[in-house]
Amino acid sequence: MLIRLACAVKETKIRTALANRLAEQDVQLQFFKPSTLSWQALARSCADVFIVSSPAIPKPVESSISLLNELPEAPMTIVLHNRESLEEHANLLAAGVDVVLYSGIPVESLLEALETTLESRRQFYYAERFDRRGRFLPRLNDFASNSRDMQVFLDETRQVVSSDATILLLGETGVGKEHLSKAIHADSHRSTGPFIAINMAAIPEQLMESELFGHEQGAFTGAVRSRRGAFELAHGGTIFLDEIGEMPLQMQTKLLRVLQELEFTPVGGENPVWVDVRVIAATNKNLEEEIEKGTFRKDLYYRLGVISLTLLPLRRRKEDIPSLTTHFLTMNRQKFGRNLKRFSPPAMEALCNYHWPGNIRELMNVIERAVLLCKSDMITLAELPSVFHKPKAVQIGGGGSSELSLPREWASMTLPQVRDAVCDQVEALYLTMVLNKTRGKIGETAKIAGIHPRGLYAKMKKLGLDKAAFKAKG
Ligand SMILES: Nc1ncnc2c1ncn2[C@@H]1O[C@H](COP(=O)(O)OP(=O)(O)OP(=O)(O)O)[C@@H](O)[C@H]1O
Repeated sequence: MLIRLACAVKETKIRTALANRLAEQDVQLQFFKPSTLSWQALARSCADVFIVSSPAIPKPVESSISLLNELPEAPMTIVLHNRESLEEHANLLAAGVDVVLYSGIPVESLLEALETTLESRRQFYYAERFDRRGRFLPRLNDFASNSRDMQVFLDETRQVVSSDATILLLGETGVGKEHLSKAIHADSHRSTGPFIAINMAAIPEQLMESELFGHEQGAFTGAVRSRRGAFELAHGGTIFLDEIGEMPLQMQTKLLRVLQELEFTPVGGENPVWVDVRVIAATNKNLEEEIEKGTFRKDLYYRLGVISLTLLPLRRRKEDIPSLTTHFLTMNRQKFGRNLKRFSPPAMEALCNYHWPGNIRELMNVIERAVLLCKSDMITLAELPSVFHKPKAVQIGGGGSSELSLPREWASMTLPQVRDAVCDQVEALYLTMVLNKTRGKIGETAKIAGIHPRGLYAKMKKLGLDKAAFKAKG
């Protein structure tokens, strides 16, 4: 992440020395005029470190300093005072200032003190990242696979991890594109830097530029504070641009420029900001088709796809279903404190034979649901959604065209249970058909089905249908 330094110091000599020293560093410097300083404007600049001359601090000093100390960035404050007074020094420290310096000391000593503060700020961000996320990032070795195709894919991925080249990750919804991009980051030389994920489909078009590149205070109505964008936050690390196919054309043009120059100007800002970021973009859309339709820029496609990797859908790596299933069982066992040990053979067989339109995400949800429903130490077919209840059929009748195939399990079920199971299966088949047609649009599907959208949601939940899986097929 770039460190923001806000400076309201009156001595020109000090300002020039700061600008020269910091030009080559991961620090963004913003100057404020001490003579006309608005303390509120200074506080809203989103800085990590403030350096101010003591006469510029409005009285009472304690409340002005505590305003800065209570900011969400938990900034550090350096105050330069122009009298060598021990009492003033002590008062400023008592007011909550982190470092107090006499402005008459040699500029070099002042810069050294500032360097120490900046370094402790870098450590602060590093520690924060490590505790909150670093330990939980997946690694490429966690992807070990029994599928030959997947092994080839992982070998290809390993070869590109250490380069800084932009990567385009392709694949259906839920195959693990974001999961893989975290592993690429964690295995790369950027692993001590931040991993910032941003989903293009989740951001309204008018806010996208600000989300990506940040804004200065006053840039638009409601921009009362400056705000860092995702590229600035990702400095020194990796930015993951999810659902890049949803990015509006106008933003694609801006992104292309940033990818070429690694430099951008925040909304309402004047000075360009340079960042050192690796970009990984992902989509489940066919971008070549989008280019044909005129909704995706060809030059951006080539720029993003310097390395293009396509993750296999789960149905094409069925060998991995048992190990993934066990992995999610262990995860949920710990999460819910359940003593579940295994799956019954028919349950595992059903999981392996299913076509998994929602891929690993759907598998994860199915296992979580089963763990919650299971009352013994073994998950059986009964805890899986009804789409899995298609066990081997028995033939009834004497052969020929009148033969009827029925699930073997029915022999030990009551009539109401069979009726429910059949209803569920028919409903699942019907809803799958309509959801495919509407590409997962709930309102439209509910209208065709003649039921309330809330009722449709409840049914989809019960039947294990995920609307995202239908969106991907479009
Ligand atoms: N190999 C894996 N091992 C364990 N969990 C995984 C694996 N791959 C994916 N997951 C989990 O599956 C879920 C879906 O993965 P992810 O979000 O990475 O998919 P995606 O391809 O980016 O989906 P979308 O295109 O919908 O954004 C996540 O919760 C992720 O942690």
